[in-house]
Amino acid sequence: MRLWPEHPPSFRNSMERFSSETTKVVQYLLKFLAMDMGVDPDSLLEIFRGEPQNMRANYYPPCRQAGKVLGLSPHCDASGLTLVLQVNNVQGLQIRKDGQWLAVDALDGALLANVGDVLEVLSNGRYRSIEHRTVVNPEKERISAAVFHLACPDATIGPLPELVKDGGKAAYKSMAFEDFLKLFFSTKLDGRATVEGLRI
Ligand SMILES: O=C(O)CCC(=O)C(=O)O
Ligand SMILES: [Fe+2]
Repeated sequence: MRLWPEHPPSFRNSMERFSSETTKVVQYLLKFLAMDMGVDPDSLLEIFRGEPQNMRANYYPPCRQAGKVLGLSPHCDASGLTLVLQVNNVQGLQIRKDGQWLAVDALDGALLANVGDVLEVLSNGRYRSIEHRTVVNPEKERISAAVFHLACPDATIGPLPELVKDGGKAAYKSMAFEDFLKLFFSTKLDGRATVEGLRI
């Protein structure tokens, strides 16, 4: 938290509170996802326990040539789960489904949960990392806050052992999370490139 500005004075506290509350939401979601996959929730939660949580506040100024630019290039998040708050209810996030870009509504006060590359690999492809981008608005500014739940620095990212026992086949390579991050950042923002590169 020391990295966040001290002004306005309530800012750090609000961010700290937002961060700790969203951590709880992510832990619940991970637990439910583990139950859905039929794996021990602790084995999934363990991969994220004590991880450094990253947060990004995005400011998209209005742009009169909105049709000619993007706010954020198409990408997948490196996280397990990302929670996004569309702070001022201006639409701008789009997800790619069956090759089409679909707008995601900005619902007042709603958190959006996006599956990231780490969860796709851990779930052996049951949950797919969502490719997304943002567009800008010709008249209105847009603000969003994203919290990324990455894995612990010393975790190994690969299909969960419980999903590939009894003859199940791993559909993704396993690698140290640190190496995964290096790979992720070396491919820049390029759609599903990182996670596709991990497929066996
Ligand atoms: O601004 C948004 O709605 C999404 C932001 C995002 O995808 C990101 O920060 O990775
Ligand atoms: Fe993103």
